[in-house]
Parts: sequence; C-alpha cells; structure tokens
Amino acid sequence: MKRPAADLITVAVPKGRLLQESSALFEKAVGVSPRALLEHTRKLAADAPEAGLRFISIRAGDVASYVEHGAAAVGVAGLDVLREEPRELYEPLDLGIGRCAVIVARPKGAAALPKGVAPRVATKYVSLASAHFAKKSLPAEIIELHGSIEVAPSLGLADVIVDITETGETLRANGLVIEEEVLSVSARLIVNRVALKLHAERLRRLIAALRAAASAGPA
Ligand SMILES: Nc1ncnc2c1ncn2[C@@H]1O[C@H](COP(=O)(O)OP(=O)(O)OP(=O)(O)O)[C@@H](O)[C@H]1O
Ligand SMILES: O=P(O)(O)OC[C@H]1O[C@H](OP(=O)(O)OP(=O)(O)O)[C@H](O)[C@@H]1O
Repeated sequence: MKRPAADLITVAVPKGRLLQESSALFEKAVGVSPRALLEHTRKLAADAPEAGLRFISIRAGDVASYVEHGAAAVGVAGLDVLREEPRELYEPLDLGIGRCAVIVARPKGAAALPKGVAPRVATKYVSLASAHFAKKSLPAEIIELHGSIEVAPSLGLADVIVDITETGETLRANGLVIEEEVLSVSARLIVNRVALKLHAERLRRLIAALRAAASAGPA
C-alpha cells in the first residue's frame, strides 16, 4: 500500500561502515535500498511510500539520539554505541552485521605496569573503559580521543588502548596486541518506545521482515 508522506515511518540509517550492510538488509526485508535512495544526492531524507518508510541518513554515533527522541521511529546502531551511552530504547533485533569487538590492547612485548600504578588508557569509549577497569578494581586514567587511538601508546600518551577491532590489521600495524575483550559487538535494530505503541502492527511486521532477512545471512 502506498502511504501519504505524513504516514511514513522514519528509519535512521547510519552513514559510514554500517550503510552498505544495513541497506542490503532493508532491501531484502522491504524491497527498498536506502543507500540507493540516498546516494548521489545531498538530500538527507528520502521517502519510500511503497514500503511505508522514510529513510534518513545519520552519522552512526547520532542514530540512537534520533530514535530515543522520536525524530526517527527506527534505526540501526552498533552495540558499542548503545552500551557506551545507555538510552531509553527497545533493541528488538541483533542484525548480525558490523561485527567487531571492543578490546583492551597494549604494545607487543611491553613490560607489565608495577602493581598499584594506574594504567593510562586512550579511548573514545570513556564509559565502557572506565566501567571495565572499575570492575577489576584497577584505577585507570582515561584519556579521551576521537580517532587514531592505536597510535597513542607508541607516542607515550597511553599505556593501553580500548578500541574497536575487526580484522586486527590496525592493531598489528601499530605494534599492539589484544589483552582482553570488553564487549562483542554487532549492529542492533533500535526502536523508539512510543512509536512501538503507536505503530505496533506496522513495526511488528517490519521487525519480523528484518529478522528473516538477517537470519538469511549476507546477500
Ligand atoms: N573496523 C570495524 N569493523 C566492523 N565494524 C566496525 C568497525 N569499526 C566500527 N564498526 C561498527 O560500525 C559502527 C559505525 O562505525 P563508523 O566507523 O561508520 O562510524 P563512526 O566514525 O564510529 O561514527 P560517527 O560517524 O558518528 O563519527 C561502530 O559503532 C561499530 O559498531
Ligand atoms: O581491526 P581492523 O579491521 O583494522 O579495524 C579496526 C579499526 O576500524 C575502526 O577505525 P575506522 O577505520 O572507523 O577509523 P577511526 O580511527 O576514524 O575510528 C577502529 O577504530 C579501528 O581503528
């Protein structure tokens, strides 16, 4: 059924690494590719009335804000982002894409820090890292960075890092080895709580279609 624009459900699709796989899942589930709709244009919103959806193109780290505040009913976000800053959201589905892990890594061959010395930890996951070291009753000095975290130990800025790894290539190339895993990550479907009540049946069908698409594996 083709719906009028005012009746479309808004879906926040992350730019960046999750865009391609998210798009493939939506294409499989509802027959429309948000990537195809949003590429080659500066427009950040595109309607797919045949699917009853409006897709908006949002930075990965901002998707949860849009959905929590109801600017989008549905979105796709990495578990790292969701656990770093917990929000009032439903997380009904593991989409099985964007698999990676948040890890602690240290320079290969580095001597252990003397007992009682707080490690300096470079990370953009300030909250996850603090909680991780607190759980081990290890005091830690957290140094917040926003990218290129892996270079921090070699420059003497930090003793260890807490960051994402997928293939391990960036760690290896920067002389780091994994010490432990903090969180196993994949992307989740997130849903606004009020929208789930307002559009219960339509969202139930969308979630079921995405679940089927996700369990069918990569296209
Ligand atoms: N190397 C990786 N391999 C697999 N998934 C990753 C990798 N790096 C990040 N991810 C996942 O993809 C999500 C989006 O990452 P991406 O690099 O596209 O955005 P970002 O730069 O972290 O966020 P923003 O665009 O808001 O600054 C991350 O939150 C994580 O869940
Ligand atoms: O284990 P790998 O497969 O090498 O992937 C890990 C890298 O991917 C991400 O960085 P990204 O490329 O998103 O750049 P960033 O430094 O801007 O986060 C992450 O922060 C690591 O640096």
